[in-house]
Parts: sequence; C-alpha cells; structure tokens
Amino acid sequence: MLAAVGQFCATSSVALNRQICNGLASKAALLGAKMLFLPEASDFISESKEQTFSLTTNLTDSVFLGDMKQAAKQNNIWVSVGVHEKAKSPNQIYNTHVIIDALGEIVAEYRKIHLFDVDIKNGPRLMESETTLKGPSLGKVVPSPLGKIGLQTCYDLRFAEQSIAQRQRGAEILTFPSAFTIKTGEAHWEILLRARAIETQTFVIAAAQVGQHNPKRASYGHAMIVDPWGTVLAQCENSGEPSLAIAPIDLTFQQTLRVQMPVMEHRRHDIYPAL
Ligand SMILES: O=C(O)CNC(=O)[C@H](CS)NC(=O)CCC(=O)C(=O)O
Repeated sequence: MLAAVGQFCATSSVALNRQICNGLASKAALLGAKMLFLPEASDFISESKEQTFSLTTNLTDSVFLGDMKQAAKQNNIWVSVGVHEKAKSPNQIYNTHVIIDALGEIVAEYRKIHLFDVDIKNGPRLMESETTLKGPSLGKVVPSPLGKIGLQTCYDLRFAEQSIAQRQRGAEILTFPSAFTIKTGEAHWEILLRARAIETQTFVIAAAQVGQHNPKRASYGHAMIVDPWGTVLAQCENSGEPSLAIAPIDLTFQQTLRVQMPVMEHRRHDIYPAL
C-alpha cells in the first residue's frame, strides 16, 4: 500500500491553495497511492491575525475542505489535511487535522493540543495562542487503508508522550502535518521525526509547508515518510514547486520488528508511571 506525502507553499489565497492541493490529489492517485498527506494550514497561511480570523470558517462551511472532499472522492484516495477551524467563541480558532475517506466523508478530526508560543533569539517569534485554542483531547486512532493512524500536528512532534499514548492505543502510523520554521526545522525536524518513529515503532508521515509564504513567514519543507526502524523512505525535493514523495507502508515489517524488539513490553511502569 503506497502513501504519498505532499509539500507546497500556501499563501493567503485559498483559491490558489485549493488548486495546488487538487493537483497533488490527482497526481498521488495516478502514482497509485491509497492516501495523500497534506501539510498543516493547507487552506491558507495568513499575513495577519485579522486575516486569519476573516478566512476561517467552521469545517462544514469550509470551501477548501469541500474541495478536498470532492478531490478524495473523484480520485478514490484518502486525504489527511490540516486546516483552520472557527471555534465557538469569537476570534478563536482551532488548528485542526482532518481525515477524509475515499468516499469524500470526514472520518476523523483532531484539534492540535500543543500551541507554538515561542520567542527564539535571532529566530522566529510566533504566538499561536493569540489566535488559537488548545484542543481538548488526544484524538482517536483511526483505521485507514494504510493502517491505524494517530493524528497529530506540527509542534505536537516535540512531545513524545503523545506519540507513546497513541502507540498504546494501537497506532501503526503517526502523522504530523506541519509548517516548521526554518531555524527549528534545520536543527530538529528530521531528528524528531526519526526519534518518534524509532521509539514507538510506527511509520511517521510528515507533510510540510515549504518556502516563503509572505514577507514575514517561511517554512522548512523536507516532507518525509519514515519507517519504524527510523529509515527515511522518501522525502520531497525542496524545489519551490509543489511536490510529492511516495513510499510503501509495510505493516508486516513493522509487526516483525515489534516482535523482535518489544520495547513497549519492556517499559518499566513499576518504576515510572504509565501514561
Ligand atoms: O500559523 C498557521 O496558520 C498554522 N500554524 C502553524 O504554522 C503552527 C503554529 S504558528 N506552526 C508550528 O507549530 C511550528 C512548529 C515548529 O516550527 C517547531 O516545533 O519547531
């Protein structure tokens, strides 16, 4: 079963982003992938807080998601994608990760639980909590044609407990739609993705935003698929163009590894508490 991970540079033009994501969905299907993984904030990367609020709707009214549901159905492919979602309180949103099945139906929603409030010297200052509410729960592990998927988003990658909790709930694949900053990406992106894959013995699929979104904001790219041994199976080219990388998800390899090196059974919950 083939997975396709996507990478592109979203702007504040939802129409343009829709066109790019549609193109990636038909290309992924042509290449034989059963599921396409798109980045965090695929609907838009805005230029201001005000613009974020004005472009954000609830999931039902999202033109972007409507388009993605249709693309999934037309191309007979599952889609994982990150979008902005209006919350109940005014001027508050959720950073939401959605899974759409090949019939075009939303089968899972996960609202990012760790917010990126970071101020790094000579580096990025981003205060996600100025627009976004923390999600309330871990999110289900969702069956898909590729295997059981644990949904996460971007900065969640830094909190190993979340990945371990999803492995304990049966995850075979962890997925991190992302928009990593260049500075943190260069230092941490691949290392964190491979560490999560190795310690939980899951496949890790990480779609990524790439390039200059607007004068103030750029992303690191390097979307990739990692296997449970920590090998990078495929990685997008950082060419400036929207791109895909494809790899097989071999659950038999994973099962063998989990039997041969049963790290989850070796945990010492008698010494440190179970999650
Ligand atoms: O802004 C939006 O519209 C969408 N949200 C994002 O891009 C989020 C919050 S600013 N980005 C991250 O979490 C980057 C994490 C990161 O770079 C790290 O952990 O190093």
